[in-house]
Amino acid sequence: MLVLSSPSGAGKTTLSRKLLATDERITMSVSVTTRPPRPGEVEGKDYYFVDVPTFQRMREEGELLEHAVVFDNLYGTPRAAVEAALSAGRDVLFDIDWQGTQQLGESAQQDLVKVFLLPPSAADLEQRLRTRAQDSEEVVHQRMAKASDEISHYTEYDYILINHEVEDSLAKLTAILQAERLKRRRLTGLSSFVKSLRDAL
Ligand SMILES: Nc1nc2c(ncn2[C@@H]2O[C@H](COP(=O)(O)OP(=O)(O)O)[C@@H](O)[C@H]2O)c(=O)[nH]1
Ligand SMILES: Nc1ncnc2c1ncn2[C@@H]1O[C@H](COP(=O)(O)OP(=O)(O)O)[C@@H](O)[C@H]1O
Repeated sequence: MLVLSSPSGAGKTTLSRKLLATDERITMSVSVTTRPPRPGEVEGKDYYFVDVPTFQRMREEGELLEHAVVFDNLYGTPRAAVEAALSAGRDVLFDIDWQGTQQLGESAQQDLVKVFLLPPSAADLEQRLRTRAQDSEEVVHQRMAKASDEISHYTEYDYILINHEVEDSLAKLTAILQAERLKRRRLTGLSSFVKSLRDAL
């Protein structure tokens, strides 16, 4: 499970899309949210957009792996899709905040790789929020005001990427993923491979 968190506008969505396009072994976890869709966002691809009662029912019935309130909206990770992907041997990418990351860590610390994305500067963050041009002025203000709080959680993450150039960040994120996949404890079938290798020597 690879988690990508950042203050809003630092580039998580952009980087996630690029990683998904270049790496066949990873699946995106599509969250449910009560936030209204932005122009161009696709139901079932960017989010599952639901109303508050539906979200509450999902939470009460244990259908969410984690959930949190972010910017006054509810967000959560549907459990079934993640479990199915992991059982099929796939890696799963999460674009979730620090609250959700902490909750995933409570149940699966060993299986979690946590990456935090920082903007190069406050001015860059504000410009990115504005050039996305999908949020009202009030929403941009609200997200800038929350950015410092979000950033304060960077110490809870394994890796930090300062997102200057998207392609450079993608190369670094890919390197993190490759290295984490090569961790000895993650290599399924390794002991039998080594045994057969040694038997042949
Ligand atoms: N805990 C949690 N956070 C989520 C989930 N989905 C999205 N988020 C976070 O909610 C915040 C707001 O997301 P969004 O409204 O799409 O705006 P964005 O920050 O521009 O991507 C971001 O920090 C996301 O990482 C989720 O399922 N669980
Ligand atoms: N490395 C980057 N350099 C310049 N602009 C970027 C970079 N990464 C993302 N952006 C732009 O910044 C805006 C916010 O990016 P987005 O991926 O939506 O952020 P997040 O998902 O973290 O809120 C978008 O307009 C995106 O095109």
